Amino acid sequence: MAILSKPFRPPNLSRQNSVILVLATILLLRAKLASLPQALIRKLSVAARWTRLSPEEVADALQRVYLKEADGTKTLLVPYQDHLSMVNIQPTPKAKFEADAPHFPPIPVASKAKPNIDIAFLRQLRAILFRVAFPKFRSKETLIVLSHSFFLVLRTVLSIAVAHLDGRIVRDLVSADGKGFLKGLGLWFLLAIPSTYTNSMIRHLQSKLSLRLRTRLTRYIHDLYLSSSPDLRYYRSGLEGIDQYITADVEAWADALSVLYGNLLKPSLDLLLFTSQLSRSLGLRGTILLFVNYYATVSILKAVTPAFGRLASVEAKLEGEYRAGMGRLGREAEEIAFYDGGARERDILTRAYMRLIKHVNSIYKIRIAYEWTEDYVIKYLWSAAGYGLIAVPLLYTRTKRSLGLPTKGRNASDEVVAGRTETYISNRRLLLSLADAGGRLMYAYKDLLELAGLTTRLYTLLSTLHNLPQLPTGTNGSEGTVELVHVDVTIPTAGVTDNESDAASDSSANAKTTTLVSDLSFVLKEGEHLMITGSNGVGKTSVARILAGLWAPEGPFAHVKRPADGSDGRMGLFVVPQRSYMVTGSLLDQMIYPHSYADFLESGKTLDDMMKILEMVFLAYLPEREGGWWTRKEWRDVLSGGEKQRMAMARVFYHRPQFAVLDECTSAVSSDVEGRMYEHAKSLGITLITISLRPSLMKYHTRLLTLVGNGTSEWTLSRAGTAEERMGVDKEIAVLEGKLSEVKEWEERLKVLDGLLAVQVPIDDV
Ligand SMILES: Nc1ncnc2c1ncn2[C@@H]1O[C@H](COP(=O)(O)OP(=O)(O)OP(=O)(O)O)[C@@H](O)[C@H]1O
Repeated sequence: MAILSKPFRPPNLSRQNSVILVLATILLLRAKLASLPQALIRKLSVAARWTRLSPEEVADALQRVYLKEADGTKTLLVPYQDHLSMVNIQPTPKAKFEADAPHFPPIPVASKAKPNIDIAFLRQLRAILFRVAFPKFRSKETLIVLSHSFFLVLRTVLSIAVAHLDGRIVRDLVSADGKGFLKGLGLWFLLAIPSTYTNSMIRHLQSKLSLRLRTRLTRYIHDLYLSSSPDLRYYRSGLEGIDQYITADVEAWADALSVLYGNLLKPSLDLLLFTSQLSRSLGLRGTILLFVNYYATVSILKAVTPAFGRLASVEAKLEGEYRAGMGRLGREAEEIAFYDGGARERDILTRAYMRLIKHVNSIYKIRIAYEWTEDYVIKYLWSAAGYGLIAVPLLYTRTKRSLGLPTKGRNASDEVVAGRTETYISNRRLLLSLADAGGRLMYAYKDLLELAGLTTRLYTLLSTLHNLPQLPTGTNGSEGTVELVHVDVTIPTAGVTDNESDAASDSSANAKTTTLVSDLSFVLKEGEHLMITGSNGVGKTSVARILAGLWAPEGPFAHVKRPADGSDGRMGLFVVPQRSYMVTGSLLDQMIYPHSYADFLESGKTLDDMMKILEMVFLAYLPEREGGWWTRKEWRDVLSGGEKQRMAMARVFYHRPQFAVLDECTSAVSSDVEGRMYEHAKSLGITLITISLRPSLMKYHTRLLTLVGNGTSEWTLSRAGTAEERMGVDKEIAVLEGKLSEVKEWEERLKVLDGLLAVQVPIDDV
């Protein structure tokens, strides 16, 4: 064996020295850069769109949120300490989503529950990777992967150098070569510098890659999910626990993928390079043994590996259910407190938590058997194989020697022993690294299964969002007209549900559709105020859903025309829903929703105008009470029910749309204030479509749509009377109200009379 017959020289150590030299130079340069004068760094920072700001400017940026750029994109202003980071946001174009949709076909129901490493998984991974995570080859992500790969390769090269150096140091020690020993030790310390630096760079780049992947996915999903009308995917997706998919699952997927890349690439490289290094000293027999060892390990572990993919996917789902329960509790805390429902909620949450914990526990139990086998195979089987393999060259040489190889006395024998020790130490270290690489590859297999589970979840999210049936856009009518012709108002069947509810979704697909109102037709021109009435649950809000484009109009000849936005920028249709919604932000943000501060500035309105609007809804006291326009609070809790409804009317006055659908949005407002708000809306030229059960609101409308209900889907449309007729009714109501107000006086008088009659007159007086 050549390696034993001549003393070992670490191969290419001079080349390694130059690598070390280059790395040391980079490190020194890095340190030098860090000590550059502050002024220069600041200049560089400014060039990188970072600006140092005063606290007032930071507060202003917080309010402003983003700047509109000339090319139509937005630059988000992200205050960070006393700086402002400006992030240019390029929204994903609609065409990109259209091009991506065919790459995300729905998952066949049968394969949903069993994520595995198979063709389906590879297809899903390919779609996510190359359509979303790495859409272009020339991207920052690619650069990170390349640098990551460079450091991974470097780490393996350095490991081999360390193994050889280890052998050389021990050889010099055994052969009492003090000079060689010290030189080896010096090299050892030098080699430690790039080795440790490489390790931290691998970790750093791995985290960076994970973060970049997460950001890419998150931004793509945000653009897809929060799509404007007519897509409204956030409203229509029907995916249970979608917050878990978008937050925790995306993060877990990005982490799993970046870790896996390192865990697959490095050990694979290690296996390749270490095996090639070892085979040089092990010969053909040893190399064959090495491969037999690999094969045995893979076969044993494959046989005992549980379905980690499915387990990870179910765990994410249960985690999502528990989180969603906690979120609901936080949102509805006051209602629950009024009912004193803490104990009931605790039971519900504990149940969700116990389901999660039971599942996680079962995973731990399943893991015991797997990890036991894994440890046994990797630590003990590999070590035993290692000893066997190391023995090959040693025993082979001894045989050679006994066959009459030349020996040159004591010195030659020492040299042979030193050389053998060196081989032993180098090979042992390489074998240990090999065992470690093998172990990590096996772990990577487990990680790969878990990645398969997360990939299925992520793919489910993306394919659900991409495959939502298109809603008919509802052609834009001319300005100032709402048209609804031959429309059946039907409750849409359930959207896509997750794995466990497949059966439910299947049955719901076959379920009979419920028609709330059939063949509804009306045309409204500007100034024709419509009131929609009918008993609870009859479908009043559903008509508004169709008008706003949330539900599809059904029926063979159905068509809907919504008013186009005015040439003066006036919105066509604005809906105020039954439940008040308060956005996160300042008091001003509540009034201008869904406008942003930038839109407000663009609208040319001033805070004085806003104050006048607040006066119209009788909330003029709010800015002072709450500490100004810029106060940021949890407005959902701060404002009373009636105040929230008045705020919603303030939004109507701010936007001044052509048509406003008011869905019982003044039910908690006193009648006199409600009346004045209605009058004001009409004076602003807003045509009202009111959904209400209050007959007192009739007088503000000219047409009345009554949904009959009672199991029928009938409706009637009538005129709400002429102005004179309404005036007559109003007069009659006023007379009756006047008479009713006298009832109390009459009752008092009656009591007095009763008292007089009850007085006993003495007989003597008669
Ligand atoms: N997303 C939905 N899924 C299933 N059923 C729904 C959905 N939305 C509404 N419905 C059902 O449709 C029916 C009509 O609902 P809608 O909200 O239009 O009633 P409404 O007439 O406005 O009632 P109310 O006066 O109580 O507000 C109700 O029975 C309701 O349960």
